[in-house]
Amino acid sequence: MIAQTKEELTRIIKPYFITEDFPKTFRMLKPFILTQWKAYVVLFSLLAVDIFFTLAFAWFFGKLTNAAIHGDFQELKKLMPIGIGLTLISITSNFCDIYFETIATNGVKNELKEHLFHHILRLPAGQTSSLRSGDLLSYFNNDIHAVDGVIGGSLISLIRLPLVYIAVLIYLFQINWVLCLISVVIAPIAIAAGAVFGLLLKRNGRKLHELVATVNSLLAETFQGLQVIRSFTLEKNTFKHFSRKNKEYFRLELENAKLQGWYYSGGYLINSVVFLVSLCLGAYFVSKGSMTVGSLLTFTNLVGYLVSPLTGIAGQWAGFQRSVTAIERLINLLERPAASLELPSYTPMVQEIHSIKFSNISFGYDENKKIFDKFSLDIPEGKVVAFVGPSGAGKTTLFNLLQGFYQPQSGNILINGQHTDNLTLGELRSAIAHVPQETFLFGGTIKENLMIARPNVSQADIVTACRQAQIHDFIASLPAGYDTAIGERGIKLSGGQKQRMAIARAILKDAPILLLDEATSALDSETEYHVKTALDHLMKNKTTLVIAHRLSTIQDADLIIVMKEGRIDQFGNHYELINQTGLYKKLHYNILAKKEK
Ligand SMILES: Nc1ncnc2c1ncn2[C@@H]1O[C@H](COP(=O)(O)OP(=O)(O)OP(=O)(O)O)[C@@H](O)[C@H]1O
Repeated sequence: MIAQTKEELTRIIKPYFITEDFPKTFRMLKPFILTQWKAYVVLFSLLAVDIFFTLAFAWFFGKLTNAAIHGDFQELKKLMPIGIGLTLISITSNFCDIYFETIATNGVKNELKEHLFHHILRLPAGQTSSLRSGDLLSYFNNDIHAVDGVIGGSLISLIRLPLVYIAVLIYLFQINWVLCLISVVIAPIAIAAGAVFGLLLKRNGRKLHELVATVNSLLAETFQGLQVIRSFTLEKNTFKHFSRKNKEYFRLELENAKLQGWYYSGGYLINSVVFLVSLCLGAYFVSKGSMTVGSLLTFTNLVGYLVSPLTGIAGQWAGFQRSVTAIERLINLLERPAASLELPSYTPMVQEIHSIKFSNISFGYDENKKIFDKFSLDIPEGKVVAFVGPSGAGKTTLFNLLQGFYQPQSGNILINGQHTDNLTLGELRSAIAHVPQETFLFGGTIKENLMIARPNVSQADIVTACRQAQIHDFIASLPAGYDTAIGERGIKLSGGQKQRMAIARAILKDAPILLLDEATSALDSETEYHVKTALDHLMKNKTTLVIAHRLSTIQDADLIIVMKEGRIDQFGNHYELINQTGLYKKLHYNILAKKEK
C-alpha cells in the first residue's frame, strides 16, 4: 500500500525510527549502569587494546611475510617474541573482555531486577489490578534479559566499531591510498543496508516482546485455572488458543531469522567483493613494484575492518533496537506511580482503637463511576459492626479504602482522629487484621504460612493461636504436624481448614482492628461450629468490621449497617431493624429461606 499523504507516510515510517525512546532508555538505565562503572571503565580501556592488537597483528603479518620472502633470519628472530607477546595480549584481553562484560551486564540486570521488584511491591492496587501475572513474569524472564543489547555487547561494539574503522582507515591510507579509497566508496551501501535491517528488526522485536508477555499470561492463567478449565471442558479450546499464539511466535522468530540471514549474507557479500577487488588491484600494484607482498598481506588482512565495522554497527544497531523495545515496556511499568517510597513492613504503632471515621468519602475505581459519594460513617470503639446489603453495594470497597489499597478521590478516613494519610502504609496495615472471604495460602508449610502474621512469632504462640482457631487438632494429626507442606495455594486443605488457618493468622497478628469478610460458601454444621468458635476468640477486644453472611454474626453484631448503592440505607441492631419495613427485613428473610433449603 502506498502512502497518499505526508501524515500517512510519517505514520508508516515512524515506528522504524527511534526518537524520544532513545534518550529515555538511557535516562532510565543510567543509574544502573553507573553502579558498574568500574567494569565499564575496564571494558572501554580494553577497546584501546583491541584496536592496538588489530593493527599490530596485521603489521606483524606483513613484516613476517617480507622477512620470509627476503630470507632475513635476523628479522624473523626479532619478530618471534613480538608475535608471542601479541598472542598473550590477545588471550588476556579476550578473557578480560568476556569477564568484565559479564560483570557489567549481569550487575546492571541484577540492580534493575531488584528495582523492578521493589517497584511492583510498592504499586497501589489500582495500578496492579490491570496487570496480568503473566505480564509481570515476562518483565523478569524476558524483557530484563533483552536489555543486554543496550548495556552489554551492543553498547561496547557501537563504540568500538567506529574507532576500529577510523584507526584502520588511517593505517591503510598510509599503505596504499588508492586501495583504501575503493573500500571507502562501499561504506554508504553497507550503512544504509544495515540501518534498514536494524529498523525492520526493531518492529519485529516489539511484536515479539508483546507476544511473549501474552503467552506467559496465558500459561500462568491456564495453570492457575486448571480446575475451571477441566470442569468447563475447555481443554481443547485452551490448547487451540495456546497453539495459535505459539505458532505466531514461531512465525515472528522465523521472520527475524530471515531478516538476520539476509543481513549477514549481504554483509558477507560486501566483504567478499571488497576483499577480491583489493586483492586483484593489490596484486597488480605488487607486479608493478609499487607495493611489497608484505604490505599487500597487511592490507588484505585489515581491509575487512573497513567493511565489517559498518555492517557490524548496523547489526549491533539492530540488536540495540530490539533491546530498546523491551526497555520501553519496562519504562511503562516503572512510570506507574508507587503508593509509598519505602516498602511497607510490620510497624505496630497503633495499639488501641478509640474511633474509626469515614468522613465525606467520594470514591470510584473509575473516576467517572462513583461507588461512594460523600459517604460518612463512625465506627464505635471495641464493637462488632456488621455490613449487609446487596451485591455491589460497596462493602468490600469500604474495606479496600480502610486498608489503603485505594485512595478516596475526596474526603478522609480517620483512625483515633488521625488522618490515615499521616500513617505509613506499614503502620496502617499493621493495625488491621484482615480475614478475606477466600484464604490465600503460600505453597510452603503450615508453620511458614502462620509465621507471616508478624515477625518473631514463637512456636508456642502458633500453637495457642491454632487452638483458639480450632485447627490445632487437625494439624497435630498430620504426620509432619506444623511442618506439613500444604501444596500450591494450600490445595491440600479443605475450605473450612483454610478459613481457620486465616483466622489463626489473624489471631497471631493481634491487630486492634479486625476486618472480616465472611465466606458465602456453606460449611457443614460441625465445621461451621468450629469456625464460629474460632471467630469468637478472634473478635475478643477488637473493633470488628464484618461483611456478614451468617445469621448468627448479623444477629449478634452491636451495630448493623445496611448498605445499598454506596449509601447507608438503614442502621441499628437486629431487633431494631427487624421491626422496621425495609431492606434489612427482606435480606433477613432471604437468608432464613436459604438456610431452610
Ligand atoms: N477492582 C475493581 N475495579 C473496578 N471496579 C470494581 C473493583 N472492585 C469492585 N468494583 C466495582 O465496585 C462496585 C462495588 O463492589 P464491592 O466489591 O465493594 O461490592 P460488595 O458490596 O462487596 O459486593 P459483594 O457482596 O458481591 O462482594 C461494584 O460495582 C464492582 O463492580
